[in-house]
Amino acid sequence: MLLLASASPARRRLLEQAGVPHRVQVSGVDEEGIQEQDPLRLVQRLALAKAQAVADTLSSEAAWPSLGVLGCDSLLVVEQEVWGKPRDAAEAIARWRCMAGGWGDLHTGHALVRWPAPGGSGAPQLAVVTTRVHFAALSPMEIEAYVASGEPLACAGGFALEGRGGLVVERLEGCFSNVIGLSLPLLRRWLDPGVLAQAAG
Ligand SMILES: Nc1nc2c(ncn2[C@@H]2O[C@H](COP(=O)(O)OP(=O)(O)OP(=O)(O)O)[C@@H](O)[C@H]2O)c(=O)[nH]1
Repeated sequence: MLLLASASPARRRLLEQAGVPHRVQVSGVDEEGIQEQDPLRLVQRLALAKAQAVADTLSSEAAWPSLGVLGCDSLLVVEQEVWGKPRDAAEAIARWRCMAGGWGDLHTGHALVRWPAPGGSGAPQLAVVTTRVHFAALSPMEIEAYVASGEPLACAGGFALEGRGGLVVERLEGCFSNVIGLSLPLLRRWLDPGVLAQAAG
C-alpha cells in the first residue's frame, strides 16, 4: 500500500488507473510557508514537506504503509516565470497570453518517505521530473473560452492535459503523467518490482 500525501484528485486518479494500491491522507502543508527562488528546489522541498508532514502522523511501524508515503508538488516555468495554480480567471488569461504558441517546463517534485527501519538509511527518495510542454497558438477568443471552462484554475500551469487541455497542448517532451502531477515511471523505479505484478491484479 502507498500513502499519497496529496489532495490532488488527478494524482489519485493516476494511481487508481495504474492499479497501484494506495490510500490518501492530505498533508495540509502551507505551501506559502516555504520560500525558494529556484523552482526545482522549491518543488522538491514542498514534496518532501508534504510527505514528511503525513509521515509524522504515523505513530508506529504497524501504522506505516508498506510502500511508503509519497508527496508531490508541481510548478510550470515559462520564460523564468514560476507558476502554480492560477489565482483567478484573469490571471489564467494573462498567463495563457504568454504561453500560447510557446513552451514551458512542468516540474514535479517527488518525495517517498519510508519507515526508518533499523540499519536502513532512512533517507527519503527524492527526485524532480521535468516535462517540456508545447502550447497551441491560441487566439484571444480560444483563450477566453478555455479559461471560461474553469478547468485551468485547478491545475499548476493553468491546463489539464487529460481534459480540455488536450486541445491546447501541441506536444510534450518527456513524461506525460509527470505533467498531471506524478511521474508513474519514476514511481515504478522506486517501488519494488512486485508492485507492478500486484497492480496487474
Ligand atoms: N488534472 C490535471 N491536474 C493537473 C495537471 N497539471 C497540474 N495539475 C494539478 O495541479 C495541482 C498542482 O498543485 P500542487 O500544489 O502540486 O498540488 P495540490 O493540488 O495543491 O495538492 P497537494 O498535493 O495536497 O498540495 C495538482 O493537483 C496537480 O495534479 C494536469 O495536466 N491535469
